[in-house]
Amino acid sequence: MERNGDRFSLFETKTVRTAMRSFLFKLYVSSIALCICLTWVFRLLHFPSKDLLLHRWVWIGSLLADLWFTFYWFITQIIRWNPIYRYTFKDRLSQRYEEDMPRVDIFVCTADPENEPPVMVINTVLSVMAYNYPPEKLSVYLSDDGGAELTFYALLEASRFSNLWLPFCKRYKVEPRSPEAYFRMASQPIDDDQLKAKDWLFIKESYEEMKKKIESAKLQGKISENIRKQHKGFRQWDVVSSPRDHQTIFQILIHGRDPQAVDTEGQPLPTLVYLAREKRPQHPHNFKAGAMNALIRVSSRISNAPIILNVDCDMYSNNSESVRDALCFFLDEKEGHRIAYVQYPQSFDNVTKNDLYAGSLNVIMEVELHGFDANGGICYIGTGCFHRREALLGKKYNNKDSKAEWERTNERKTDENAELLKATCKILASCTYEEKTQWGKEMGIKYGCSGEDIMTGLAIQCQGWGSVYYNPERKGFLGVAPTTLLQSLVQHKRWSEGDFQIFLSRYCPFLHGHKKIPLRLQLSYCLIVLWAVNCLATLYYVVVPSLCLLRGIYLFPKLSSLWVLPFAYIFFASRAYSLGEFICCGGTFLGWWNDQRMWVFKRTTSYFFGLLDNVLKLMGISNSAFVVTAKVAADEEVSRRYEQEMMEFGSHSPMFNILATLSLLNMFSLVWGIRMVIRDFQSKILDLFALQILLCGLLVSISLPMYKGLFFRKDSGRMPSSVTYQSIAFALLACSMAMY
Ligand SMILES: O=c1ccn([C@@H]2O[C@H](COP(=O)(O)OP(=O)(O)O[C@H]3O[C@H](CO)[C@@H](O)[C@H](O)[C@H]3O)[C@@H](O)[C@H]2O)c(=O)[nH]1
Ligand SMILES: [Mn+2]
Repeated sequence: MERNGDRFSLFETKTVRTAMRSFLFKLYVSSIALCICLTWVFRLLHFPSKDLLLHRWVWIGSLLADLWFTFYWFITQIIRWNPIYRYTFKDRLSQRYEEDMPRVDIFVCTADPENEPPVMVINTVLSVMAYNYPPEKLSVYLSDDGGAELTFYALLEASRFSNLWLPFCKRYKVEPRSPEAYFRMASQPIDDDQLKAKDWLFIKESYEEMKKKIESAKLQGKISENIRKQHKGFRQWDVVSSPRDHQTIFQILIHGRDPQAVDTEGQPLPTLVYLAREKRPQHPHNFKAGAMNALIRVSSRISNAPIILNVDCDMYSNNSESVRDALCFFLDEKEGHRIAYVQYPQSFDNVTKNDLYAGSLNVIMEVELHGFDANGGICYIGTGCFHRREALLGKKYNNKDSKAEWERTNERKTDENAELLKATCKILASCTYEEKTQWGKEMGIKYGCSGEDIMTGLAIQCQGWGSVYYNPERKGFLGVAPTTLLQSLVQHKRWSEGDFQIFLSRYCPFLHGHKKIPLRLQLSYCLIVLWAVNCLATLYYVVVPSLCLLRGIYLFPKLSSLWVLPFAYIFFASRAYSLGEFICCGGTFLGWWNDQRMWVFKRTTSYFFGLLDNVLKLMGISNSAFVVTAKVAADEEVSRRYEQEMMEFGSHSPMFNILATLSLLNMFSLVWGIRMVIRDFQSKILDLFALQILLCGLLVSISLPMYKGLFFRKDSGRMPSSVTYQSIAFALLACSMAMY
C-alpha cells in the first residue's frame, strides 16, 4: 500500500494492488502479449500465395483488424496498469476551514420538458440545495434550454417546498436528499417516535401535493391564470413564441442576501436562480456547452463562487457530503492549488439486475477511470464535476498565485440594484454577447463538438492543471440510464462521434497534449477518443469470417495445428479476465453476457455512424446535433419490458437494419457451416473451419434476443416487420454474393 500524504493532508491517494496481484496482472498481460505476437507470426507465415487473390485480400484485412485490436488492447492495459483511489478527511477540513469555506455555485442543465420531466428536474435541484454545507454559501442555477413555463413553475414550487425539505433533511440527516428518491426508498416513517412520524408524514404529503400540482399543470398543457398571478416571473412568457425563439428569461427565486429568505427554522436558504438564455433561430446556441457558459457569466454577477459544480438535470445528489469531499481536494494545502476539477463517477439508479443495455458503465467507472486518474488526471465527463472557476475560464495554471488568489475570489460582490442586476444578467445570457469573444474557444466549455466535456477537460489539463477522480462508497450522484436499445445506441453514437471529432481536431491528445501532459495520459485519452474507430475492425470480424465460411476461405489456423493455441488462449484468458472484472465491479454473469452483446451492437452501429458522421463532416456534408436522452419511458408497456429485461426494438432505425442483417447473416453462415461439416465424412472441413464456425456460433448465441424480436415476439416491442423483411433480403443478398 502506498501513501501519498501525511497526517496533515486533507486527502490521500492509494494504490490498491498488492505485490501478488500486481505480479499476476503483469503475468496475464505478458502472456497475452506473447500470444498476440504468435498470432502475428501465424498470419505472416501463412500468407496466402499469389494465385489466391481474394484469400490474400481477406488475409490482409485480418492483419489490419488484428493490428487495430492489438493497439487498442495495449491502451486498455495502460489504463489498467496501476489504478489509484482517493480518500478524504472531512473532519480535518471542518477543523481548519469551517468558518471560511468557499462559496459554491451549482449548475443544473435541462433542455426538454417532455424528455426531462420538471418533477425530476426539481428533485435534482432540491437534492443539491440540501447539501450539508452552509446554505448562505450555496447558489443553485437552473438553466432551461427548453424555455418552458412549466419548468419555471416547478422551480417556483420547489423554492417553496425547500422551506420544509431543507430543515427536515438536516434534522434527520436524510439520505438521499432528492425527495422522490428518498420517499421511494423509505416508504415508512423514520422511527417509532410519534412526533417524528408526524413530521415525516407531513413532509411526504407536502411533497406529494406539490408533485400533483405540477403534474396537473402539465396535463392541462398550460399554466393557469391562477398560478400565473402568484409570481411576476411568469409575465416574461407573455412574449415568448417558441422554445427556440425568445428573449432571456431570468428570475432569482430565492436571493441569499434577502433577510426574509429563511426556512421554517429561521435558517438561510441557498440562492436559487432560473435562467433560460436568449435563443434566436439564426444564432447557433451550442447546446449544453452554450447553456453552461451562459451560467458561468450570469453566476459571476450574482454569487461568483470560486467553485462550480455542474450536474445534468437527472443526476440528483445521492450523498449530502459531496461538497465537503470535493473541497478536501481543492483546499488541501500541498496539492490543492493545482487541482482544476474533481470528477465523480456517473452512476445510475434505474439499471436493472442484469443491465440489459450495459447502461451502468460499471467497468468504466470502477476500473478505467481510476487508471485514467493514475496516468496523470481524470477526464471531465460532463456531470457530477466540481470545477475551479478560473480554470474553467481558461486561466493557465500558475504555481505562484495559489492561496492569495483563492481568498480574493471568495469576496462577496457588492450589493447591486436589483433591476440593474437583472438587466446585466439578461445581456450576459443574450445571443450576441459571445460574438467576437473567446467564449467557447479559449474560455468556458468548448463549442462545436458533442464531446464538449472531454475536450474541455483535456484543454484544462493542457494548461497545466491537475484533476482528481473521486469515487466514494456512497455514490455522489445518481442519474437515469437509457431504457431502450435505440436510446442507448443513439447516446453512444453521440459520444463516439464527439470524442472521435476531438481526435481529428486540433485538440487531438497527441498534438495538443504534446509535452503538456504525460504520454500515458495522451494514450489514456485515446481509449475514449478512438471508440468510433473500433467499428471497422469489429465489423470486419463480424462479417468477413462468416462470408468466407460460405465461400470456403479459411481465416484461422486448423483445429489440429498448434497455432490454434495462442488464438484460443487470447480468447479464453481475455474473456475470463473481463468476466472477473465485471463481477468484481458488482455485475452478474448475465449482466456480463448482456454487456458482451452491447459491445458488439454498439461497435457495429453507434460507432459506425459516429465514424461516418465525422467523415461526412470533414467533407462538409453533415452537422452534428445534440439528441437529448429521454429520461422517461415512452409508455407503460415500454417501461414494463425494461423492468423485465426484454429487448426493445419497436421503431424504425437504420441501426436496427444493420443489427438485424448482421445477425441473420451469421445465422445463415452458421447453418451452412454445420451442413458442410455434417456432409463431410473425413472431417476435413471441421478441421479447417472450426474457429470460423465457432465465431459464427458465438455471434449467433449473443444475438438470440434479436431473433426473438425478429420472428417470435408479438408485443409492440418486437422488430417492425418492414425492418425484418429488408434485413432478410440484405442478408440473403450478401450470402449469395459470397457463394457465387
Ligand atoms: O441543448 C441542450 C442539450 C442538452 N442539455 C443538457 O445536457 C445534459 C445531458 O444531456 P443528456 O441527453 O442526458 O445526455 P447524456 O448522454 O446522458 O449526457 C452525457 O454526455 C454528454 C456529452 O455528450 C455530457 O454533456 C453529459 O454531461 C453526460 O452526462 C442534460 O441535462 C440536458 O438537459 C442542455 O442543457 N442543452
Ligand atoms: Mn443523461
